[in-house]
Amino acid sequence: MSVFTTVTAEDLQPFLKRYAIGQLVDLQGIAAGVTNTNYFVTTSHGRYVLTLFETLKAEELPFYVNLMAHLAQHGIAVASPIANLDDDYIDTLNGRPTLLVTCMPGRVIDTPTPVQCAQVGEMLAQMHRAAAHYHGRMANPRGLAWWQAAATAVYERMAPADAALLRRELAAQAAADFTALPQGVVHADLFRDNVLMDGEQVGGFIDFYYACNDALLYDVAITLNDWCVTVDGDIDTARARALLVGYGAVRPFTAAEIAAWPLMLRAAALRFWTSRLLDFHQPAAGEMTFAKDPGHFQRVLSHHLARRDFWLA
Ligand SMILES: Nc1ncnc2c1ncn2[C@@H]1O[C@H](COP(=O)(O)OP(=O)(O)O)[C@@H](O)[C@H]1O
Ligand SMILES: N[C@@H](CCOP(=O)(O)O)C(=O)O
Repeated sequence: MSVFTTVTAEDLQPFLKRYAIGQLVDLQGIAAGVTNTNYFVTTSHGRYVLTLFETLKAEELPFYVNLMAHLAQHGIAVASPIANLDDDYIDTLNGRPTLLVTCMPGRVIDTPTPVQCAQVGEMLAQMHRAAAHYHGRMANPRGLAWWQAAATAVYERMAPADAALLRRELAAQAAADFTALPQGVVHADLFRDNVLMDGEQVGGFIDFYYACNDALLYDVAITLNDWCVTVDGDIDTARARALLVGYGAVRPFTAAEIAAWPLMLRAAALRFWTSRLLDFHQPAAGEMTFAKDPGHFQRVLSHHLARRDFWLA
């Protein structure tokens, strides 16, 4: 359940007077999601999603919110932020910073088809192109230094063989240099639960709160590691090829990216192995989420380490 801060119709009516989106018709809490409070808000003008940020502060939001506005202006399937009458996207309700966005069509899917993977790959490449001239900058908050710190916090709770694998992979990634690859703004968490699919089309990318500047190929690897792997963590070839063909048709991969691909797939798996290990062994105080299985991304990584054929383009 992701309504952490309750909002009533009485709370919302004065808030909506600061916007030009009509009268409140309906208000429904959204059960999905794990970090923020989300409501569907229906007004006489249409349907919107209201987010109350539970951890991010108002001053931390402009990079993400302006990025969403920039991408929406360029025709990317992302929710479009709605400005209030003071021309601000970020407002306040019940003690939380808020954002109102347009409601996107579609739903989260568990088992994508190759056609859907191709559409996600295509939209991801278009998003990378559209973000190329976005002026905001954000260092990756979940980069190598963070993986190393997370690993240090959990090594002693891990089985020795698993800890040894983690140490070896961190050493391999510390020796890697991805800075010469094409860089830009990446979503950095484009899992299935952060994409609404409207049939075979992308209805919308959501949850941009890990977006940052990094190698574009890192985003492709993160996306593929979730959309195109089997339950045992191996790559599903049909889905993976579809996603990569969809992406590469819009932004062809460079020779340097093709060379970096095996290590990048491992980096993307390591990112979520370490964050899930930390959530599992050291859940944050008061956190209301169920820890996701770290073992899944360990298996994804192990499959990548064992693989000999890496097809990118
Ligand atoms: N713009 C939107 N249009 C339609 N549904 C949305 C939109 N934004 C969020 N949702 C719905 O809210 C759910 C939770 O959103 P999400 O951003 O994942 O929350 P959290 O930040 O808590 O993880 C999504 O699974 C989706 O069903
Ligand atoms: N998609 C990730 C979750 C990302 O959020 P985090 O705050 O738990 O790092 C996953 O499935 O692990």
